[in-house]
Amino acid sequence: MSGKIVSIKESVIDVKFPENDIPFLKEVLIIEETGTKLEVELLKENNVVSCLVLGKTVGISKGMKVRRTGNYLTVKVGEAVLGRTLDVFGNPIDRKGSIQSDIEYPVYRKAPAITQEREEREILETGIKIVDLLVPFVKGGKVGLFGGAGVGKTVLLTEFIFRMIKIHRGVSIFAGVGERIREAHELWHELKRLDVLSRTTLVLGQMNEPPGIRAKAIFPALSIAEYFRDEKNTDVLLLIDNIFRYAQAGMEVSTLLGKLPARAGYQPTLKEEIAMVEERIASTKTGSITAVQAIYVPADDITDPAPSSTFPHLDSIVILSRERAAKGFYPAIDPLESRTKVLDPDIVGREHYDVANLVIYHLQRYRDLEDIINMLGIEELSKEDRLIVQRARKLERFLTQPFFTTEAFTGKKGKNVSLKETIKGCKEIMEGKYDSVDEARFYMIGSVDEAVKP
Ligand SMILES: Nc1ncnc2c1ncn2[C@@H]1O[C@H](COP(=O)(O)OP(=O)(O)OP(=O)(O)O)[C@@H](O)[C@H]1O
Repeated sequence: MSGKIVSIKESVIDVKFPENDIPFLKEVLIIEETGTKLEVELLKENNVVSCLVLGKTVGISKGMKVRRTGNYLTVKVGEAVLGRTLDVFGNPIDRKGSIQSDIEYPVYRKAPAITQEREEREILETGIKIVDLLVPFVKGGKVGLFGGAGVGKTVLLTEFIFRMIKIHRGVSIFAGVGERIREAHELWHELKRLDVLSRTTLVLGQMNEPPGIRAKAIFPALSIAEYFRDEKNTDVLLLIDNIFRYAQAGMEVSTLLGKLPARAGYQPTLKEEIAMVEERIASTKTGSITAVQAIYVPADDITDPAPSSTFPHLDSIVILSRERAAKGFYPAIDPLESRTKVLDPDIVGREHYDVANLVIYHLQRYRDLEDIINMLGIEELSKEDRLIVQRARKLERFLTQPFFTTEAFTGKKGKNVSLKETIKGCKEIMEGKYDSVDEARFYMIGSVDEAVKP
């Protein structure tokens, strides 16, 4: 038995099926005459389903026969996908031949059962001082990365990929939603240069694909990540660039499907669509998927439904600041605007918690006093405030760091600093151990000892 196409509207096709043979949501269907694949997006009345065309619409016409497959889209998983670049359907686009793997996963899968999830929250050190101290990663955690153009988002994502592989011997899976081809190329070359491409998979929904299609890059990437977590007990870093474009694509599909929009024109199902992704990012007793999701905030409006539906899922919100970037303070993470639930004494321990808070106190106090300093000069401050400002300026510089990714253009070797060293360094700066050392010595170093090295 098969269905028949009853209407075609842009990339949405309605198909009528016999009453006892209605496809399920997200099932893949095939148009007999053209071989074109469709995906069921909406079950309507009168045994009609609305589908998204997973390919070109040319040559499709009303009355054509449509067959069910009984399956979701699938993707090949396994070691063979490492080092490869795939499109949203899991097809290789790197001209390195077909993927040699017999294991295939559906792209839509259930989140791990609560009983399988790991309860304790284990810190995943990045070796990046400002991250580990102020917005630490936890295995299975979700980090949202906010930042406008040119503040170092790509550099930071690349550095995370590198560190996950070199420090944790993990794998990194990159899902690009609406990547420009040039950007994807640059990332690929950079990963190759850094010698981490062989432990990375790139799944790219490119700009030249319709939005509904390019947003699907996230799902095969998730399935590939789940394979490494569940079958290889690996720690996986999943990078999503960018979750806003995923939300936006859902809106366009929803409009095409004729659904009534909800707040700010977004699809009524936005929350569920975001949850469908976020809930699959978890750590289990054997492996973990930790996610870094770049988020674009339209018109800097943080209350926009797309970012605000993502917030509740995130453990940390990392905000890149233009001001820090302008001063050359990289990574340009804003220590006062960024937020995290992870900085909790039960998770990070008392010492880390206390030192981090004291660092924030110093930086906040410095910011509060900045106007006065600019108008009246630092001499007008009380002795205590002057010390706080001087130490805050050292902390600010100490929290910069040379990256491995940027070696080529900064001429500085990348530095890896353990969390223990970071805490020690900050503590000593705040205790006054380096009060007589010039602040410039703390800029772009690794551990604090470098500031006093002859
Ligand atoms: N960690 C860093 N160390 C030194 N320089 C950096 C660092 N991060 C970024 N930069 C500088 O900032 C520039 C822009 O960085 P990047 O390409 O990552 O920004 P972006 O936010 O991804 O920009 P876009 O949105 O345009 O892609 C880099 O070319 C480099 O000059």
